[in-house]
Amino acid sequence: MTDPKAINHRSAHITEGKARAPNRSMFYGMGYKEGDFKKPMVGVANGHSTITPCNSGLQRLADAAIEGIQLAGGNAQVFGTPTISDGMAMGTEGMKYSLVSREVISDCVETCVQGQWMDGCVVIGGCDKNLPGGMMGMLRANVPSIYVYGGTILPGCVNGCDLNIVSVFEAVGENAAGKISDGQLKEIEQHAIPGTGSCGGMYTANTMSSAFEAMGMSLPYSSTMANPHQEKVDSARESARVLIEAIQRDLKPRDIVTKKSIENAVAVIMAVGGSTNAVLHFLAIAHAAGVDWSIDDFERMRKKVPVFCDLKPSGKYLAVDLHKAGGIPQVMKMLLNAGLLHGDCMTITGKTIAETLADVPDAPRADQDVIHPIDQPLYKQGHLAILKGNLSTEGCVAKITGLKNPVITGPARVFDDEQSALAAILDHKIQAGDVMVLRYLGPKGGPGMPEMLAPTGALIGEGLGESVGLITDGRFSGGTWGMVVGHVAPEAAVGGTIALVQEGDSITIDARQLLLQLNVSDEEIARRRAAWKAPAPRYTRGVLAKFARNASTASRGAVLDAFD
Ligand SMILES: CC(C)(O)[C@@H](O)C(=O)O
Ligand SMILES: [Mg+2]
Repeated sequence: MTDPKAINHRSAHITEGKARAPNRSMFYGMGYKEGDFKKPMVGVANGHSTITPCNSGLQRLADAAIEGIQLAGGNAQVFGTPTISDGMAMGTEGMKYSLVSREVISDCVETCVQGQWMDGCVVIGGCDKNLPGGMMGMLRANVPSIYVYGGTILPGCVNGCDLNIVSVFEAVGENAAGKISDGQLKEIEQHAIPGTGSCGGMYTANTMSSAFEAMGMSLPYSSTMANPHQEKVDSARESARVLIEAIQRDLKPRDIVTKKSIENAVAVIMAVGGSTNAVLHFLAIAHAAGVDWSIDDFERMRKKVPVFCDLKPSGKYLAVDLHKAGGIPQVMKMLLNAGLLHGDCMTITGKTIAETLADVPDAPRADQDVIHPIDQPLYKQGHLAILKGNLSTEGCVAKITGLKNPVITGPARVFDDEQSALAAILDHKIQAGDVMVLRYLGPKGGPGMPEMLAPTGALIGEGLGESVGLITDGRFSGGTWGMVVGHVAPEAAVGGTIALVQEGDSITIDARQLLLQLNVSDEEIARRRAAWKAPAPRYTRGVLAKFARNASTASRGAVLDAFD
């Protein structure tokens, strides 16, 4: 029998006793010595890949984590997790694999940690889905674990202006509108990405890393460090040391990820003006944690938490600027003082949130304007509003930063795929006042809820971001802003009202009244519903078909294991 209190009590299942001689011999083949079987086996879920700049700088962090595990008396066991580059797949059929990759990554982490009886795990990731995927895997396995974010990219530069990937998406629209030349577009394309790291604004990866730090699952300050900087490597090594202590304490992810710590994470997401994807991912994370959390909880949090960090996409600054201004601990300290954060939540270091923030100044430094005083916010309430109405009875997500008046009523311009919608924008067929409807792009319909950054970026570039509404049952990039409403549920593929919209119908988006409405009579909607036929699935084999068959509705996180 294994000793449940021992630091290696899980790995002992495969390393202790005479009957495990064959299992041990496999370890000897990898260089293990007799005493090593008393040490904890610590997984390193390594997201390194040369697919994307978000992940091509992770090996240094994995090496540091391995070193940290060994220095602290553990055995490191490295395994790989895959990634899709949202920035590269964007606008193409490939983007339908992006949300799928969240599930694949979560399955990798759960499978390796559980199948190999690991005693703990360091999960290292860069691009968007690496973060929720890794967290969901950690929560399902519920073995002491820490998240090490790969870190943000540094800004690119043309003529003294900071650039990032979203600058290039917007430049496509500026070029189509004749505002910049082909030569200028080329120059932006060639200088926006100066090296390794995840997309640099408060986009999805940086939003999720900030939320994980707030939730207590990553080290303080680590979520806004830049990938190329040495402090990121040092923090990966330190994360490994902290994890070994967590294993000694048997401090598990579900001891840390609770309803209260998810509230802390969502408070920070609102404060920094984070990505709409956070709504989908936190529904999925709560599901993996067994925490009771619904789409309405985001609206509850939004009403009380202001946006007080001036960050892109609609604001001025990048994640590196937030780091210099005091990082997530500064934001958290201000939320704590305002009674908007639970100080008693536990973190992976074994300290509570209040203990962690004890030495952080109460007010942000005066020589910066990235973090505003909380009583002089950019927006008095959060920016991720949950709208409901006859077009979305389950709820959908509107991002309302950067808009003077997030209200529009206009004629529907209907597209059953993303590419023809982008072509219509670039061909100047969309006018101010229109409400674009991009549908059959939901969890089942897309399948996989691709992100609509190409059309929304083009609208911004053409100067139509505030005057054209765009609703979709797909998702948005963290780089998207404008009159946009995503995750419309029920989705078109299951006969949601969005499937019944006809070209020219009047649609109202009213983020003040929290309303998404098709201005067509109930009788007419009922008549159209009776005549509606589900389209044939776009995929009948392979991973997209599996995803389409099993994914829950977006209002429950588009997870694959919602069996209740
Ligand atoms: C390409 C981006 C900006 O990373 C996007 O995928 C996001 O969601 O933030
Ligand atoms: Mg993304």
